Amino acid sequence: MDGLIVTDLHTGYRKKKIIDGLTTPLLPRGKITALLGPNGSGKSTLLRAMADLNPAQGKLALNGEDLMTLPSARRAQKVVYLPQSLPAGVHLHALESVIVARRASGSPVDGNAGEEAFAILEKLGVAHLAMSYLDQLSGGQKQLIGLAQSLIRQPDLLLLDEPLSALDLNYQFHVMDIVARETRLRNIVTVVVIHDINIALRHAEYAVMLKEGALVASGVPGEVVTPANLATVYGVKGRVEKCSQGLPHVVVDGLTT
Ligand SMILES: Nc1ncnc2c1ncn2[C@@H]1O[C@H](COP(=O)(O)OP(=O)(O)OP(=O)(O)O)[C@@H](O)[C@H]1O
Repeated sequence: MDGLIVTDLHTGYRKKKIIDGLTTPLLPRGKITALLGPNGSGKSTLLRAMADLNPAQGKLALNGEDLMTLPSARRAQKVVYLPQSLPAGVHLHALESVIVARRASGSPVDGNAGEEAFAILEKLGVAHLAMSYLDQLSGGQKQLIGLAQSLIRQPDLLLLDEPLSALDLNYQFHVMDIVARETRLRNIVTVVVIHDINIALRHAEYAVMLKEGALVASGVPGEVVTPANLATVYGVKGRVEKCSQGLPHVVVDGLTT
């Protein structure tokens, strides 16, 4: 099957089970899946489990192959997880950090690694930051370099944890466009944690909504983001309207209680 299917996944922390038997339908290849849910609902925990960063049991079938049975090094070549923020204290230029990420991916570099890394920075509109040190960049700039590091590793499963949280309106749009295009061109599975429901409605082609570690809804975003689910999962009264371009758009009128 082309895509990712999660079956009976259990994960959490030492004394706390966060996800207890999660099963999803097929998360399609070539499309962005938005992972939605309120604070603390287990989105990062789920992505970290998929990336082998949290202990987990269950099955993660990526294009028919169970990631859970792969040796860690092989799994790390296939799955890339971009956390909410890059680790602090890394004293590298942005360009060097992308070259290092490319080498770490294990796949052979065609031609010049530096040129390839620079091309990704150009694509993301941050080539001017190539010689800047990571620890001297703004939050949003770091997020963009993190995205460049993730894309250059050429994963089969790309997991992005709130990649837009520090970006301005223009970059949010730009980044989602690039991620959608790369996902389509590379025919990979991309799961993106997005808090802004309207960005999910606009840019994602599939959505999964969690509440307290359990699946509430999955499908095309327009069918997942409904007034009923907004009330049950987020506790808000929301209307789904059409914007000037005919795309669905949520307007929140208040809280349910
Ligand atoms: N390292 C940890 N140790 C113990 N519990 C943790 C740890 N990290 C997260 N948790 C708990 O796991 C639950 C799910 O957290 P998680 O970060 O996965 O949620 P989330 O949906 O990504 O939230 P947010 O939208 O706020 O980022 C929360 O109750 C949180 O307190």
